[in-house]
Amino acid sequence: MPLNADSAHPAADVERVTATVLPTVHGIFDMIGYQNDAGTEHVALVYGDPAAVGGPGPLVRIHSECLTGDAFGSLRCDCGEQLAAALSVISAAGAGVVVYARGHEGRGIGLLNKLRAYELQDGGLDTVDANIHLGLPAEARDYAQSAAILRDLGVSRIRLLSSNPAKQEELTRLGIEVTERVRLPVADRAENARYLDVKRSRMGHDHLPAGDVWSELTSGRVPEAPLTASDRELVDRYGPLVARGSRFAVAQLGQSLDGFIASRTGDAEFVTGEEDRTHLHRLRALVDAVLVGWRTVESDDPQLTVRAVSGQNPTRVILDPGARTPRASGVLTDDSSPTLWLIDAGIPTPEVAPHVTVLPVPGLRDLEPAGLLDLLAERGLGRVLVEGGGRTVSRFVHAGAVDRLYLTTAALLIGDGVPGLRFAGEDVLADARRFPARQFMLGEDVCTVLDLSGA
Ligand SMILES: Nc1nc2c(ncn2[C@@H]2O[C@H](COP(=O)(O)OP(=O)(O)OP(=O)(O)O)[C@@H](O)[C@H]2O)c(=O)[nH]1
Ligand SMILES: [Zn+2]
Repeated sequence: MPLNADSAHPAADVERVTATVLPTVHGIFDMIGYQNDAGTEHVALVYGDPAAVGGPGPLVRIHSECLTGDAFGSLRCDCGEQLAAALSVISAAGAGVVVYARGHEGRGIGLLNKLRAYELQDGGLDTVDANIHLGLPAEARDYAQSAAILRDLGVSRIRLLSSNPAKQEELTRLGIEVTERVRLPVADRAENARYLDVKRSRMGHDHLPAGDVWSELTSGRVPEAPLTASDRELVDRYGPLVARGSRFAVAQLGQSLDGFIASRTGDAEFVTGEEDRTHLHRLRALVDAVLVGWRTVESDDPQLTVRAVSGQNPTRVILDPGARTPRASGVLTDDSSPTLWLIDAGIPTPEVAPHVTVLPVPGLRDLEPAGLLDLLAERGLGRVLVEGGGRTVSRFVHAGAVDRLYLTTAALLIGDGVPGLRFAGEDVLADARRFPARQFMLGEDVCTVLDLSGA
């Protein structure tokens, strides 16, 4: 008997035949088998209890059968990777459905016709024209049976995993409420770039990079429902910073467990590990300016650019009342990002390369951190990362001028050396300030985030 017919949405002729369990590398799914009158067999892979998911509904993928992509790992299309990604994000979300739609092979023209179409594409036609050349429609898929399967599963409001707006429209027409269409995190490859381009230019598919959470964050937006665990981690770590808008100051420091950022001789390679470096580059990519004291430039000659992740280089701000920054240092010679060199007014202005702006500031030596941040904000540098060294970071933190401190500690004891965070303390511990804190692992290191504005 047809499933769940109602007057508005006549049921497709599809019937639940069997139910079992399918353990997969992505998790354990219930696997439910359906059949239509013509004998087409479909399956639904169900994770958790999707019918119980409220709000915008569970994640659902209607996956069109693609033998070449799904079974053989073909790179001519992105089906196999999308299928794997869908199963993985659904199990990570705790509930959802993949309907594996048989009869959709080759966008509904069948396997061998798809291979014929491939042959024509080998000769230069694109995926749309190849179908047409064969006398077949470019798109011949019918979603009625998929919609009926969803209704059978008690799922009528969904977040659809797809980059195809036509799929969303069809499902909507068939009575499934699509609250959101979520693009799967699958990257283009050289082998399928042309196919994906044609899907976008001729078949209305969305443009990639799809759901790139990091580029959303660097564009100042906080994605609402990140799909993968790593995307969720990014939003969790950096979302609160981005949400602060155009004016904030953060500080970061990587130090040994006993509080040093370098050995007695100044050797700082490396206190914290690779993942802390990536994290530091992410912070740089999220601010307008990265501020360091001149001593850090003298001892480490840092580039202060964004290299470990994608993103724009911030302006490098050197705090240097006495204009003592070595003239051969990277910040003064390498023009990959602008440098703002703050020196005390009244000392002679040094000659500089075109990417460097010298800004003489009256009384710079005694200027409070808050005043310095105002001065930067006036120049369009409202989001500031105070990056080093220990003295500069300590001064900004102690003055209460930074909103957040990212303090990464490595399981390393240096014993004696260049101190990290140090400031005039309190006599009584009860007077020391406690701040809301969170921690996350960066490889072997622990990053503690102190919300200094939230005390
Ligand atoms: N006729 C034809 N079908 C293709 C070709 N490449 C992939 N397919 C089929 O296209 C179907 C997948 O459709 P796509 O357009 O890639 O993606 P979609 O399902 O519309 O959209 P997403 O939900 O974003 O994956 C599968 O059934 C594939 O077998 C091709 O060159 N020619
Ligand atoms: Zn495919």
